[in-house]
Amino acid sequence: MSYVIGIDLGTSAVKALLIDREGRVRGEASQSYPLIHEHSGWSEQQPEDWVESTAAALQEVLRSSGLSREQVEGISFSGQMHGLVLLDADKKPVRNAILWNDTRTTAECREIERELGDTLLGVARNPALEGFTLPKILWVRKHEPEVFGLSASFLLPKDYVRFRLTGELYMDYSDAAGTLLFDVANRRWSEEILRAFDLPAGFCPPLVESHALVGVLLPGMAERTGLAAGTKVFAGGADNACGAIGAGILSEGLTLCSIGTSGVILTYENDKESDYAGKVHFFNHGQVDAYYAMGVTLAAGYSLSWFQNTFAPEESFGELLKGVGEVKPGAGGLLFTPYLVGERTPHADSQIRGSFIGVDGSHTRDHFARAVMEGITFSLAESVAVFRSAGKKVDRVVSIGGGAQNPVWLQMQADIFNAEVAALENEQGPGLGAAMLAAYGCGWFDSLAACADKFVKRASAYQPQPEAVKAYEGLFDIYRQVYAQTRGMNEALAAFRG
Ligand SMILES: Nc1ncnc2c1ncn2[C@@H]1O[C@H](COP(=O)(O)OP(=O)(O)O)[C@@H](O)[C@H]1O
Ligand SMILES: O=C(CO)[C@@H](O)[C@H](O)COP(=O)(O)O
Repeated sequence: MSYVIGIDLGTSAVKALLIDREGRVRGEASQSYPLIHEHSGWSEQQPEDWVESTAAALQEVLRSSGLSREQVEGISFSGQMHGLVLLDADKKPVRNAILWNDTRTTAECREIERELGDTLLGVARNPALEGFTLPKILWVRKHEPEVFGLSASFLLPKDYVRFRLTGELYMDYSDAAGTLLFDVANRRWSEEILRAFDLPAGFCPPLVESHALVGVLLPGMAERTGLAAGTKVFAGGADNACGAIGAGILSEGLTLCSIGTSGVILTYENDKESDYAGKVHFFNHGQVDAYYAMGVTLAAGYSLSWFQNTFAPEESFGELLKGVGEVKPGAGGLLFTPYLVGERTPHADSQIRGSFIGVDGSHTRDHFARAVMEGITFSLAESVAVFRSAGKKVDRVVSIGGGAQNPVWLQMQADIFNAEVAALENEQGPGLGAAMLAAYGCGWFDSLAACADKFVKRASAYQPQPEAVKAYEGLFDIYRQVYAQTRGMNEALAAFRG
């Protein structure tokens, strides 16, 4: 029997998932790495940490499965999007990677808007947002000219790990779409955008499909990972594209809700001309010639992790959340906005910060925990509202990510989105999508859809409960007012941040 491994290079950890030909999980391993926040709004990681942790996770997943290295036929990747890894002429990183949740680049975003005008939405199909890659490139060029002077090319996080495993530089279309240097509809680097910012064509790596075979495991890395030299390596995709694949979002009609560090609401798009006027992201899918539109909450799971780390560091999520089901929708009049690191959809704003509103002497920690979960879900519901007002039907949602592990949260999603919400039988998030790309790349299936038929197993669904739906409709109206009413105060408070 042969196997594949999906490697999900997340923000908090890398997870390796060993899958058999039936789509059954034969092993899992996870290794975490630190985030570096040198200043408020900055977020970096060391590329070497990713490589070391990936090697350790691969060692562990293989060892714990008891399989022999030769049984692993291929591996592929899912990666946190947008992070900038600048490489010198010897392909060594010139500085730490600057991540998707780093918001230092507001000035560069305005510069991109001025320089590109309509080309931005016309070609890159997305607005200039702090998290995307091009603003980061411009920031380094402006603020660290000596470092930029050493830079010969760039990669995204999972592409760097893959490069270290194979020695080959590549990027797939789904991840290139999040750089703002990419012509999304025509699937090529945009000469026009590169020219506008005086970047040479050689700065960008060659592009491939997500299921493309891009190399084999180098002997030195085979030793470090425990896998066989020559194991096939497939390109992989952006974590949200892989999340969509792993949840079976491979045709129109299904919506994905993912609550990881960030949160996303994503819908599949056949039509490359679909136009949301930049209100949501529009990216290439990991499936050939397909697209997806997506709204993003920057601090989704991160808000709950922050709450746990700050107020219950000794407790697991299970312990922290065990009382939230006893609290009624609305958390006793306590409202939370999850703007801990700014926001993306529908308010692209790096200065806004979160609030608890309506704190009452009767509130307990369970009210606060429930309010955090509700606030995160309201923020995602704003993306659902964007899709619905553009005419998309959102009535069946597949929910993935760490947040999908809690049944109270799944019911809350059904009630707040007013849609049926299903989790997956074995919640594996984007790692399963990465493994599916390897399985398809290895030729186990004729299409990703055929692979999904076998690998993706939906669990029973949560239906919206009319009473809760009604309560949440009223609360959502109040939630939507908080952004405008706290914006000015947060701008004034920015001067006091570290
Ligand atoms: N048992 C749980 N119940 C509710 N939320 C959880 C649970 N476990 C994890 N989470 C949430 O999921 C988030 C991590 O999700 P994950 O998909 O692993 O993130 P990433 O891929 O970004 O590293 C945490 O920040 C937390 O908010
Ligand atoms: O910036 C985005 C999408 O545009 C994020 O979704 C990142 O891709 C990181 O995701 P997680 O670590 O939360 O999975």
